[in-house]
Parts: sequence; C-alpha cells; structure tokens
Amino acid sequence: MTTDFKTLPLIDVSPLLEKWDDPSMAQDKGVADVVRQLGQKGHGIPDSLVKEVRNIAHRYFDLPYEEKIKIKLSATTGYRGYQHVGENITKGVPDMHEAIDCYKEVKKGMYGALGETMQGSNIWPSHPPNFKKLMEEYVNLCTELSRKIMRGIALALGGSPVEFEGTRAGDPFWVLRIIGYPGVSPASGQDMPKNDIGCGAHTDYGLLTLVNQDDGITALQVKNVSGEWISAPPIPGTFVCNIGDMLKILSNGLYESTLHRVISNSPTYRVCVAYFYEPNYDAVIEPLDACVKQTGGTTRFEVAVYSKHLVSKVQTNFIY
Ligand SMILES: N=C(N)NCCCC[C@H](N)C(=O)O
Ligand SMILES: O=C(O)CCC(=O)C(=O)O
Ligand SMILES: [Fe+2]
Repeated sequence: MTTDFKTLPLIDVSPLLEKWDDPSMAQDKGVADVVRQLGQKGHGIPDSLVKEVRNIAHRYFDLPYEEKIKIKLSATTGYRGYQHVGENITKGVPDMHEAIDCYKEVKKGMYGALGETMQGSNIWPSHPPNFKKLMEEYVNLCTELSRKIMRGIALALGGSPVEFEGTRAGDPFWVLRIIGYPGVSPASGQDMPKNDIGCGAHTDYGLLTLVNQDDGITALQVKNVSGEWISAPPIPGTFVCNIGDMLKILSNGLYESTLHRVISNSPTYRVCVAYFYEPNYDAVIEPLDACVKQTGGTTRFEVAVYSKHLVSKVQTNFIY
C-alpha cells in the first residue's frame, strides 16, 4: 500500500534468510518480525561484490563510445545490449542515461510466439575483462535473495510461503539494467534548455526490484500517496526495493507498484545496477485468493500474462 511516507522503511531480513525453506517458518518469531516490516538490510550479498559491480560499470561507461557501441541493443539482439544517452524513452521523453540491458536467456522456440521478441542471450563487453563473470555471479545472488524475500512477502500477504513458486515464479525471469547517468556541468548556462530527467516517472514491471546505487548521490525519488516525491538516498549495505506491476496484481492492490524517477543534477557521474525479479516468463498473473479475501472479495485487476506486459514495455521504450 502506498502511504504518506517521508522516508523509506529499512528492514533486516536476516531471520528470514535463516528460515526461508523451513516448513514451519510462519511460526518463527524472527521471520514474523521481518514479515511485519519488509524492506531490507542484512541481505547476505557481500558488500565487496555489490561495490565491485558498480565499479566495473563505471569502468565500462568510461570507455569511448566506439567501444561501448560494439554491443549495441536492438530488436535483433532481443533488446539486449548497450543503449546511448537519450535512446530510452519514458512517457515520450528521452531519459538522460546510458545502459546495458540484460535478460535471462530465451532460447529459440521457447514459449512459442510469446518468446519471439525477447529471444536471445546476453551480449557482454570484452572490456573491462571479467564483466560477464561478475554480473552473472551478481544475478545469481540477487535471484536467490529475491526468492527468499518473496517467501516473506507471501506470508505478509496472508498466503502460504510458496505462493510465488511453481507456475507463478518458480522459474523466475530476471532483468539486469546496468545504468550510467552522466554528471551535469554546473558551468552550463542557466538559459540552456536542460533535461535533468535521468529516468522519467515509471513503475517496474515484475515482482521485486533490488536497486544498487552509487554512494553519495541522491537521485532516485519515490512518489507517496499525497503526490510528493520522496528521496531514496543510497544507504551503504542496503538495496532500495521497488514493488513491480505483477506484484500489485497478485496482491490485488494491497501492494502498490510505486512510481519512481531519477533526477540527475549531480556534477558526478552516477551508476545504478538494478536487478528485477520477475514472474515465470509465461506466467498468467491474477490476484491471489488470500489477497482478494482481504480486499472485499472483488478482483481489482484483469488477468495479465507477464511476458506480454514486458514485451509491450520493451517495444515502446526505445527511439528505434
Ligand atoms: N525493466 C525495467 N523495469 N525497466 C525500467 C525502465 C524504466 C524506463 C522505461 N523507459 C519505462 O518507461 O518503463
Ligand atoms: O537509477 C535508479 O536509481 C533507478 C533506475 C530505475 O528505476 C529503473 O531502471 O527501473
Ligand atoms: Fe524503475
């Protein structure tokens, strides 16, 4: 539920990580505490890796354009690869960021017609060396962590711990966006028309997002129910979590997929590595019975096929 928050809640999920696969986890006091709070800290992904992922992203974005464009994103790469500043569009306005988009592999013929647009495997830069290995390790750890957090969310929603396993998200699709926001020069004249929208207001598409952002720069903002933009500053050792559109539907609106945006007005280049935990690619998503019961017995959302939602977004996100 979106509330009139002024700061973002912070939660230690370590009790959940200990008991995540225990059949009686719902009775555990520590798990119950996490379930009550929800958010994250004590997440178990080594801080060294979290930092190294941002560090290697900086080194890639520092390369000359000719080098970066070797892995150019297009429809033929399954929307995987590099996009230059201004090529991603949100609500018709170009975003002031560059990025590498990565998706879980979709093999030829997988998911029939549903799989065609996103078919492909990731294209990785050859510089800096180790980029692929580091990002794949990071994705694996984020996937494990998200699966555990989703067990906690399932309980928080009044369901069984495994609501998000099986055909809903037992074989979760994932997205990784490695994003760079160029610094803005304070010298650029005040009368210059300047776009400080690093990323326009949007909601994320899937279940849960783990945002790994550079220290020291506040740029991400989340909209509360009163319509105010609340900053989500970087806190070392934590991820900012967004709820995605599919979890809004599953929860029948008990959880909102919160609008957020990135304002780029820092003189310093900012990196963010956003990991998106999504339903099974072909999952048919509808409100959970437990959530419908708690919200007056009426289904508030249409049934959605996750990959159709993803494809509709991806196909309108780029200038090409
Ligand atoms: N895979 C995810 N969630 N990507 C989020 C990107 C948000 C910006 C995009 N242009 C949009 O309008 O959605
Ligand atoms: O840069 C950020 O902090 C967030 C990026 C974001 O919201 C996204 O890529 O979906
Ligand atoms: Fe986002």
